Amino acid sequence: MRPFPNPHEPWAQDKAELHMHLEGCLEPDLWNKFQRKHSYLDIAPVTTVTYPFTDLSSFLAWRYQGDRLLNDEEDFFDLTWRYVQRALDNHIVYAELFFDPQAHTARGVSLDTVMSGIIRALRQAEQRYGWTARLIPNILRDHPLRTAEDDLAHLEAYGDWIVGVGLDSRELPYPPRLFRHLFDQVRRKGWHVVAHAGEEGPASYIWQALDELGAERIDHGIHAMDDPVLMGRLKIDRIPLTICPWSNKRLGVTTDLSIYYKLFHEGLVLTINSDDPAYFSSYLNANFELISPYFPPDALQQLIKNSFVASFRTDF
Ligand code: HPA
Ligand SMILES: [Zn+2]
Repeated sequence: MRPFPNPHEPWAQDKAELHMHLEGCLEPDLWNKFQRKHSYLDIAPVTTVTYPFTDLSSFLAWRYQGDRLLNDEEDFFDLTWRYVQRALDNHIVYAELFFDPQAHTARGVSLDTVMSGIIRALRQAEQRYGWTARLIPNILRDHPLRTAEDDLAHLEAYGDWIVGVGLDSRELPYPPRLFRHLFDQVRRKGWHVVAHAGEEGPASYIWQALDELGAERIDHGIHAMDDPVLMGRLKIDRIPLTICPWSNKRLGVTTDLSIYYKLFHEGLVLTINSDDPAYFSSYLNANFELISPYFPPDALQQLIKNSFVASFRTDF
């Protein structure tokens, strides 16, 4: 972070964040704390330099190992509270936060444990700082569909906290079309729909997320560049892409950091986000810093405005 932020620079301005996985906030000290607390013998302590991933699959294998360290209500509170602190540091005033219910229920951790820890932290943030967030549970593509249905049924009890449902985990070989029936139910429940697509999967996965799931935002969506007709669709329908520059760099999704400005310049609605910030050692402002050499100042301002416009809050 720059030592004397100019209030007109993005890192010192109020922003919303729309693509951030709560499990991705497991910073090394929390990892080690939970590893000791729950006496895991098969998971080693970490330092930031021990993260060996190079692509989405190797990253997810590592992150799902970290997810196993989260077991009781307090763990989920600590994790969420860590994000609240980082959000305040990064001038994030509102967030729509992802979490992966099946990553926990599949291990026998109840959804009520997960939700009560997360919600206790969000309530405390609201009371102490007036800081607000809402939740977007993500369906894991590589878990059984039946478990997704069970978890979504259970989540109806937490309706006020939940603004939408998303789709994440390894894209290949799980095209969005496989989840069509599930997302029909999601829309019937009145929840918004988002989906990770076009990060490692092809442009056709973005088409399917839009046309078969009814996705209102696309998470990542980088491979839209490969399909000019899709670019036109995203532009005309003003479908936001939630872009995560540090994640893309660390996972080898792109080595060319100028692509974001090209997408922006084509007229797409882009937002900047941190994805799994503890694993990429980069919260939101670091992502703005990474791309800022490629964007003129007025375009950076537009990215900040987009973060609010693309959110599911109706009062921005
Ligand atoms: O970037 C991602 N893509 C897919 N699944 C994920 N789960 C956490 N981060 C990601
Ligand atoms: Zn993500």
